[in-house]
Amino acid sequence: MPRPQQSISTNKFRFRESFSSLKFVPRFFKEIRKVNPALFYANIVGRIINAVLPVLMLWLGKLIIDEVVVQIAAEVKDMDRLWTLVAAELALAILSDLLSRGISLIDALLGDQYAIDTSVKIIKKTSEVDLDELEDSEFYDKLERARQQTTGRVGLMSNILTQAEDIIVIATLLAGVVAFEPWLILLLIVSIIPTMINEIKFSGTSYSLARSWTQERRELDYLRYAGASDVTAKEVKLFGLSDYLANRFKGLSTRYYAQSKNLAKQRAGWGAFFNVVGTTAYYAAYVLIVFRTVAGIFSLGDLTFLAGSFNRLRQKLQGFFTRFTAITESALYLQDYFEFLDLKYEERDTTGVLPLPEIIQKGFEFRNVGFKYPKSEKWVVRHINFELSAGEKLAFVGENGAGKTTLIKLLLQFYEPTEGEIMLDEIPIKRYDRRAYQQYFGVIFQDFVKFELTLRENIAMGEISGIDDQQRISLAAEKSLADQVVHELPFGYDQQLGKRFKQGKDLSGGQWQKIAIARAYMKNSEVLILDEPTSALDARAETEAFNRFIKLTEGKTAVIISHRFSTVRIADRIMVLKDGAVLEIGTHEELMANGKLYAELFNLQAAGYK
Ligand SMILES: Nc1ncnc2c1ncn2[C@@H]1O[C@H](COP(=O)(O)OP(=O)(O)OP(=O)(O)O)[C@@H](O)[C@H]1O
Repeated sequence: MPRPQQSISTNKFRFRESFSSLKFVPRFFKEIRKVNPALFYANIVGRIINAVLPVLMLWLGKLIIDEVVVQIAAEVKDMDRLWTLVAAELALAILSDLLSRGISLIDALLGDQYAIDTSVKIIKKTSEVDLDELEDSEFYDKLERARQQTTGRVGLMSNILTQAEDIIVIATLLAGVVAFEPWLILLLIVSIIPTMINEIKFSGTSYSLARSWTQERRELDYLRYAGASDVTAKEVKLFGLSDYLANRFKGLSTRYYAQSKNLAKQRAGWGAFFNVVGTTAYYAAYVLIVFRTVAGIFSLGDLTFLAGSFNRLRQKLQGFFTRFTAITESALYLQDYFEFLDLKYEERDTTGVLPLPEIIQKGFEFRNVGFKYPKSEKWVVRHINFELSAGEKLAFVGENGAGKTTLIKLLLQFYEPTEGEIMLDEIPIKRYDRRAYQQYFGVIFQDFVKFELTLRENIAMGEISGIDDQQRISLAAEKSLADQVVHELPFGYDQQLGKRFKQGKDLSGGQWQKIAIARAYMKNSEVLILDEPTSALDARAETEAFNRFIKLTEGKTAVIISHRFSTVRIADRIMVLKDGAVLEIGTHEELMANGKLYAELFNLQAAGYK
């Protein structure tokens, strides 16, 4: 489906905006310094020393040539001074080389450490974000922009430091040139203005193009993943989707390519033109120096010093402006990164926050709860009234999309009800500290995560502080029947799971589920919620898992969502949802006697098993 495209010009970031992004640079450097102060200061000192070397070397070059001219004319040659000068220049050349390499090394090390630091910060920030934000595509765009430039930020650091270094180089070279021939400065300005104009003209354009394509680039990443990943491979092959996905990828990326090609062409074209102007100005300066040398105003050494300095200056200034654009563009990404870190989420009013009851006395109650997902007008559930008493096992049943998982998300305070109230022991749940409240629950979602880590880690994820407590992990595995899986694996609990890594072993759907259930047992929580936890288990394993579950959670409150009525009937009560409303609620016997949807579906499934 074609979608409206933002053109570069409609979303153009002007020079001023690029410039203002530099306000994040001090914070950026503060962060880098914090990562490794020793390397940071070593880098700066190295660069300062390196910055004064070019002018010293050019000056030595001038002295050498002047000395050569003197020695050519002298009848008795005294080469001592000449050799000393040559040795000094050699020493400086070696020092410069060593310093440059040392600085590159430090840049790389510091950059790597900073990249680690930023990735950790992004992971932590993401964990602070509420679920409704995580399910929002705008948030993903911000996350994407913050994440994508990790390596770019490393380049930015060395670019800014090189820029500072070059300012010193330029200042020292300028001082040298001015001392000899102030007119050269005028020519220098003429030679450099074109580059400046060119850079200002294109400043921010690459960034604005990339920014306006954030969504599409996310789509490209997704298509690349869908077309070439072990997870999708079976269906892609079987349904012959590879060409379709490849073409969709190609179509989208070709449009991006076309826009960035235009930009690159314009940039290159103007760049070439302005460069010719600059080179001509340089040769004008050269002619001036040659004239003055022939007229005897400058020595031969002066000629080489001035021509060399002028050329260096031009190169450095050109580099300065080009790098300036690169810096402002990368700084725009920096802005994205810091804006992401500074994202503020609606802090809840914590005044009057109540301590959680250690033991649930009465239980939970949904009072006329209704809910619409953010940015949606549709009531997903409405007029929901029911109680989940302490120690009760309540099952939710209902057709796909009836709202079962949504009720769980509301109970867990991932979202707030749009209307109505959920109570715990007669007090609205939002009056408790949300993070502490959520710790009450052990939940296994329908789409639980298959962490491609070791089996031990997969279980311990339920209560990560217990990762070294083998007894606790084994017990959880035993309760969930995951111990059977452990025994089949060559490395037992240390088995790497998933296919992504070396010696990793993928498991069957049911085996993964047993491990996920162990995760719920790992946490000794007050309330257990299993959202279709046994759909991939075979019939025997399912019955066993459920019977165990009921026994092991005796006295605990639990919610079970399942489409299998043979297991649902074990629950104390069953709540049937239809189109976001409670259709009926009661024990298996009561609902069977009711003769409504539950009885109908139960009989339907029972007939299927006959
Ligand atoms: N994040 C979301 N944003 C918007 N709508 C959503 C979101 N999640 C679910 N929905 C919608 O809410 C409705 C109820 O979904 P829910 O997942 O609660 O159903 P369910 O009863 O658990 O279904 P199933 O048995 O298929 O798991 C569906 O119509 C679904 O499209």
